[in-house]
Amino acid sequence: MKLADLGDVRLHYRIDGPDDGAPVVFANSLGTDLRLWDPIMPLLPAGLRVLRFDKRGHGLSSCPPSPYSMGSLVTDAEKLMDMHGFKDALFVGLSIGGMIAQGLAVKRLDLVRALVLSNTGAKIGNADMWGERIAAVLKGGIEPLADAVMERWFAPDFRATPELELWRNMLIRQEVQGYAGCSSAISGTDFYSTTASLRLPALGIAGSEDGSTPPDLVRETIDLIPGSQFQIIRRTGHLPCVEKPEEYAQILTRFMRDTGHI
Ligand SMILES: O=C(O)CC1=CCC(=O)O1
Repeated sequence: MKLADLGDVRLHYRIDGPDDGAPVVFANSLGTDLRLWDPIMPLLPAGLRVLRFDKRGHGLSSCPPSPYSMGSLVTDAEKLMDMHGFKDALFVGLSIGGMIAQGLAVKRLDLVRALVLSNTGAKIGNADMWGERIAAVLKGGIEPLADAVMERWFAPDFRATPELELWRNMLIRQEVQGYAGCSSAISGTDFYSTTASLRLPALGIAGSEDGSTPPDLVRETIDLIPGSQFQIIRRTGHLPCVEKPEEYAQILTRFMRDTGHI
């Protein structure tokens, strides 16, 4: 377990693979930590150098008081990559992680050679919706929201498995300030015009039953980048890397090969 001191925050992170491996960075979603990617890790090609991290206020990272800006989340990823010599990386971001990916590619194209925008959007939801969610969490904690979140995260097949409890536990054990802080960052983000300026290989991944970032939103976002690709994973919700890890890893591997990353 490693902790990076970035000044105003300390981030828990993990690097797997050889120092000279093709660099890949994963950024996870609201209410999850870096274990989000555990199901696909053994299914990825051997020899990659993989960086994963808990964004501020999540997992084992420190938790500054809410609210956070999207700029601070992008800067955290930027500092962590610089600190560990990650450049020309494939950056895979899911949900708020996909927003961080878009912001980082615009700011530091030297760090990002290709993007995977998974279950995300240039803008997610609206200020009223996020305002209500933040107020509810600050008043009553995350637990009362958990069943509704599970319905957005997972398709019915997965919700019927005992594994659901693990992911529900992950959600409700996040810090309230971290969850509210990241929600504020999402609420204040509209990347439509900046993402449309990006020119790099890009792939959008959507879950057919995603109740948070439906396939149309992911497609609209990835279509902003000329030449991008788009894939829907059937019978999955917001976290297809958990529900269908084999399919998810296959799509990533094909994209890495198509773009010459491996
Ligand atoms: O909680 C949700 O609805 C899922 C979600 C939205 C943004 C994000 O990162 O996760």
